Amino acid sequence: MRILVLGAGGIGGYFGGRLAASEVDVHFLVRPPRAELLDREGLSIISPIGDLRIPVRTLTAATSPFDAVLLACKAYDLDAAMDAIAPAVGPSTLILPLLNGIRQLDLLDTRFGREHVLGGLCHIGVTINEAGAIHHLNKLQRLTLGPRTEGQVEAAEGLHKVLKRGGFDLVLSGSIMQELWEKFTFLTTYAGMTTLMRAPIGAIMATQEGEAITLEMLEECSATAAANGHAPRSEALAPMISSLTERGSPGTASMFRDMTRNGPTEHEHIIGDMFLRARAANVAAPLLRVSLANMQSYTAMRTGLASH
Ligand SMILES: NC(=O)C1=CN([C@@H]2O[C@H](COP(=O)(O)OP(=O)(O)OC[C@H]3O[C@@H](n4cnc5c(N)ncnc54)[C@H](OP(=O)(O)O)[C@@H]3O)[C@@H](O)[C@H]2O)C=CC1
Ligand SMILES: CC(C)(CO)C(=O)C(=O)O
Repeated sequence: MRILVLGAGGIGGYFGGRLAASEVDVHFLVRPPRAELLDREGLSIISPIGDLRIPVRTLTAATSPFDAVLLACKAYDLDAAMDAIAPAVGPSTLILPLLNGIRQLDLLDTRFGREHVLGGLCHIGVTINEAGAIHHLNKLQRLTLGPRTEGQVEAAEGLHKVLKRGGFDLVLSGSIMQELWEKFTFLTTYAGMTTLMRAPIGAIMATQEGEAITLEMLEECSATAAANGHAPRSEALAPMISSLTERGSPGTASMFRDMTRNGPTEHEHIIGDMFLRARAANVAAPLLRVSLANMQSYTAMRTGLASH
């Protein structure tokens, strides 16, 4: 099976690198500066599970279909990424998006057809360092994939079999939409609160109303998920609550870290999309509304749209 990985950043670099090291037939579709670095120095992963430095095959343009495409860009790059993978998507190509959120599925379905698009998500902490190496921050390395239609079941099993060779924790889920909604619910609250308060969870919990506000935002997201047929299961909700209200926790969402670097953020794809879905379902979402305005004003300042 020939696999194309779009993006060799945190997610694409980590999972693609583990696959390449296991001799799965992987090519990385990357932009020219990243291609030059990878071609010159190989792909490096620094991980508590084991470091890796291997030569990898890169492409700066796809010219023919692959059996599967792992999509690992940030949401704000999704349009350009869809253009880039288009030549790699043939009649039987599977696309496995690994982005956070939900909206990527609608956009990919519209562009390529629902039959091509599996559901996928990752539980991992990875970042790319100054030197271009993938830094794996803890031992978690779970990738979950699953079919979204009956017709995809067999193909998803086939892809699962090949990805298994990568050696990371791989889950083939029979309820991928539920899993995606649960992560979306958690992440929206996590990102929404840490960006709004400009603080990690522990500092938010040290305030008078921090816990109550966090739980109210989680409730807005959970109610939106429920209105979309995916209320978080109790076994998923309990760990969300403990992590979002943990005393002394230094935890922040990657959106907060992107913001502190004055970088672009995925807020429209996460907070904005949750807010739109809340509105569409008539779910009251005053905290999501404020949180979205917070991120939009940050963006206006950073891109020079705000008048000073
Ligand atoms: N990092 C993490 O721990 C986790 C991330 N996620 C989610 O996974 C997704 C990816 O995040 P992450 O890997 O951290 O992001 P990164 O920014 O580390 O990597 C994204 C990569 O995509 C590349 N890219 C973007 N557009 C294109 C294009 N048109 N052609 C080729 N390459 C392209 C970028 O390349 P270039 O270098 O050229 O800019 C970049 O290296 C996000 O939705 C994120 O929320 C989910 C769970 C955990
Ligand atoms: C939920 C979490 C922390 C998992 O890595 C994440 O995806 C993010 O912060 O963007």
